Amino acid sequence: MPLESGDKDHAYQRFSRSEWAGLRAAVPLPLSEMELDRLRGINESISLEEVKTIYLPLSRLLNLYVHAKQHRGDVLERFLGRKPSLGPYIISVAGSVAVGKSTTARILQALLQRWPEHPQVELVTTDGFLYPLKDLKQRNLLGRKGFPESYDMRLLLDFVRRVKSGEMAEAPIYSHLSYDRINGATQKIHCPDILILEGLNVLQSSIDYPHWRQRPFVSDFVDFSIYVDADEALLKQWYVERFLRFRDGSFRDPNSYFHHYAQLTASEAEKTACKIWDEINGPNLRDNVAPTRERADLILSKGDAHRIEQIQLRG
Ligand SMILES: Nc1ncnc2c1ncn2[C@@H]1O[C@H](COP(=O)(O)OP(=O)(O)O)[C@@H](O)[C@H]1O
Ligand SMILES: CC(C)(COP(=O)(O)O)[C@@H](O)C(=O)NCCC(=O)O
Repeated sequence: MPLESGDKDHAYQRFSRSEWAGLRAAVPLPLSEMELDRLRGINESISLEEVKTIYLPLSRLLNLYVHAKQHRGDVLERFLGRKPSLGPYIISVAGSVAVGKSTTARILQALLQRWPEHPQVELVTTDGFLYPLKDLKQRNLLGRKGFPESYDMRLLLDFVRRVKSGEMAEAPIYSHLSYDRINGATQKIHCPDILILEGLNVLQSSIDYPHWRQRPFVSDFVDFSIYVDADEALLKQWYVERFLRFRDGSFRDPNSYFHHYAQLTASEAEKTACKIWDEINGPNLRDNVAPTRERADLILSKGDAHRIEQIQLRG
């Protein structure tokens, strides 16, 4: 039997990796070769064993939640004599920089769109809602990138509100190459079945802003929230490793904002990455991101090599 943890308000059922893997038998759809190829394309270091053991049962759980929500919505609308709402089921994926939010979100997108009840699954990352680079510079926020104040929260909230009410909505697109929002480029979202919203601060709520008690937050529009967790030592290691890979890859592009880092030796690059972690991403994790963890409906805790060791499910 899974263990229970937390107080009454935060009660989670805790599953070890092997207990969770035992739920795999309940997943009726095996992965086809084409789907396996697509998953390999997301990230070549993802282990397919991890996909089958952890993410397939998770997609089954989410499928059941979406189904229940759609059905409950239908009942209520029928009872009230209204047309069923057009808005999608919204899943948020939160966690530190480099924990693997975007990889997790992309795996879930690929797995969830296999279900006939919700074939259209869109994925939006909140980095597009960071203020443009020139505004961040003007507001002296360059060293606070990823902190709540570096996002245009009003724009993000308006986006989520429109999506939830079934309207067409546009998300700005961020480029890690130029380290900036791409001028004029947007991702158009029109009534998907599911929207996955991935970002550092998607679990922030009015608790964090007592003076804004009356204002809605992105988290108010989310149906199911996931927090991807790992010890900070691992997070820093994954951040540094990714930075070193970028030094050998995208930083070499003359258009890269970090092109000057391509000239660094490996040990200089490692020092630079550690400094960015220690000055920006580490403090943001401790001050703003980690404190939101226990608000999530599901916490995925990773160990070495991104292996999920424990799953905590609310309820
Ligand atoms: N499940 C996984 N298996 C192996 N490597 C992973 C996995 N998830 C993420 N990574 C690696 O960890 C780093 C951070 O992942 P990413 O998804 O970019 O994180 P985030 O979006 O949280 O910043 C990347 O180098 C990525 O390749
Ligand atoms: C773009 C990010 C703020 C993440 O944004 P998110 O998609 O979580 O909204 C982050 O990856 C980032 O660039 N942080 C700034 C410090 C750094 O260069 O790592």
